[in-house]
Amino acid sequence: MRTAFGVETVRAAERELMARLPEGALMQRAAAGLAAACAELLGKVYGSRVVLLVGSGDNGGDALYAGARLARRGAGVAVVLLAPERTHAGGLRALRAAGGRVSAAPERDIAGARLVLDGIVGIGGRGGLRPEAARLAGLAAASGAFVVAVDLPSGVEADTGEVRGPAVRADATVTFGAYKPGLLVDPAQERTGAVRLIDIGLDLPATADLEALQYADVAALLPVPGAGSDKYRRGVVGIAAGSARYPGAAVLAVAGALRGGAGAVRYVGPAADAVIDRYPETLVHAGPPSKAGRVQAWVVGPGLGDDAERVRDVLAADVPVLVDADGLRLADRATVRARTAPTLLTPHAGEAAALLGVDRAEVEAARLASVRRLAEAYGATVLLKGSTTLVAAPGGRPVRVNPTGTSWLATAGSGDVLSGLAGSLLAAGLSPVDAASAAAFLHGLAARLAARGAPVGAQDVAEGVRGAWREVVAG
Ligand SMILES: NC(=O)C1=CN([C@@H]2O[C@H](COP(=O)(O)OP(=O)(O)OC[C@H]3O[C@@H](n4cnc5c(N)ncnc54)[C@H](O)[C@@H]3O)[C@@H](O)[C@H]2O)[C@@H](O)CC1
Ligand SMILES: Nc1ncnc2c1ncn2[C@@H]1O[C@H](COP(=O)(O)OP(=O)(O)O)[C@@H](O)[C@H]1O
Ligand SMILES: [K+]
Repeated sequence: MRTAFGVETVRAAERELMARLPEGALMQRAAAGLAAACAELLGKVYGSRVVLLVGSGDNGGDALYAGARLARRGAGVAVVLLAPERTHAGGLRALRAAGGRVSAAPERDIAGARLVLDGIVGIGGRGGLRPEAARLAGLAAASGAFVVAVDLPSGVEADTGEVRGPAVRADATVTFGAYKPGLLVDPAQERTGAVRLIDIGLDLPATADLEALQYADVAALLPVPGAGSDKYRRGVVGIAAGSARYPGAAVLAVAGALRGGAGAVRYVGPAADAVIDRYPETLVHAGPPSKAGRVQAWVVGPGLGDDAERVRDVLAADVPVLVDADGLRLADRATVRARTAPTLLTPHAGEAAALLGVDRAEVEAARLASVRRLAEAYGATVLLKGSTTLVAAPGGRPVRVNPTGTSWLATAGSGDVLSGLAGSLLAAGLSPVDAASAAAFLHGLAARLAARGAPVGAQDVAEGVRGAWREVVAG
């Protein structure tokens, strides 16, 4: 499991460790890791031109000590000071002693640099970059130099991944002690480049703010039939989806469900012919969901149109229910809150915005806050789709962030596949958080495997799930 911790937690761990170490030791650890990462990126350090952008805090201190280490190995290091009178004094002394200089011509130095170190602000930053810092970040971006962010790209919010003003766009980020949530959540994540974590010896709590499943975590969750399994024991998933207008959504949700590990898929609704045509193994039923026979989990909503009665009927079932697409619009909040069996909501940003009564852009700007708010408001697990898929449960547990996925997934119907897949995992007995995050992982990996750099359709994603499953199990 990859974990991320918020600023307060990181600072508390830093304080605790600093109290036990000689002064400055922690910053030296950070700077040593940073310099080593830069040296690796440069290939040849001797003779390379490096520019440090240095703000008034310890983030600038890290950059200065790392710059000193590079200067000692023969790099030509110039520093641009944003607040000369408040620069980390020890860091600046070290840089000068190693042969580094304060830039007299920042524009020229940045334009000629091979590597720019962004030490403007770290976890002490508030809001977007101030104008002079923003100007330097712009020069660095235009220079063609490789930009390495120190701890995090300056201007992004460490705790939330929000970017509320100008911010650095890094090619790589070297972060210290722990991942910060902002390094894993868009829109900030999109500005980090490849992230490298430097262990500085922090002792962090067992419970993170954010966690990302890795291959082995997902492999441990995926259901495997045993010798004594039969189709019912593996779990039956019911799909209440599709309409005369959108039969394809039903087909795609069933396609996802068939690849998710349930022993059987029941389909209920007006698209039965289309479903059977494509997937004759589906058990279809024309009546209401409650009369369709037993299931261990329901998926309701994809392509459903305005059939509020089907949503009510499914929500009355005492089994886990996944609500997606039209179902989200039709589900009554109080009914969802009153359910005793788990509910999993899977909105995209537009649907989440409608549920929260805010603009879509605000959900996209504040994904982490939005998914947490929705989970609390509905008393349900929420999977928020999009460029960073997040899964939150009510009650302040760590939010899961999906590390797989690709923007090729932004294709009609891929969400229907995801809802079937997650519903199937629910039916197989996974908790809503595990079902949602394992499904998002497989779905994202399936899309990557299917796409390999070219466009994919939702059916390709469904077909890619088996390959993704195998890859996950193989590690
Ligand atoms: N204290 C230590 O020994 C360690 C500190 N570490 C480094 O220290 C950093 C945190 O240092 P600080 O607490 O000094 O804070 P920062 O260096 O992150 O930033 C604080 C300064 O930035 C200015 N600032 C805030 N928002 C700004 C904005 N939007 N635009 C421009 N300037 C802005 C503030 O005026 C303040 O002076 C970490 O991110 C990490 O890089 C790590 O090296 C680990 C060890
Ligand atoms: N920019 C993006 N990057 C990565 N994944 C994305 C992006 N945009 C959409 N997705 C994913 O694609 C799927 C689209 O689902 P959804 O919006 O419900 O579409 P539909 O209703 O057409 O099925 C979701 O899994 C979502 O996370
Ligand atoms: K920084």
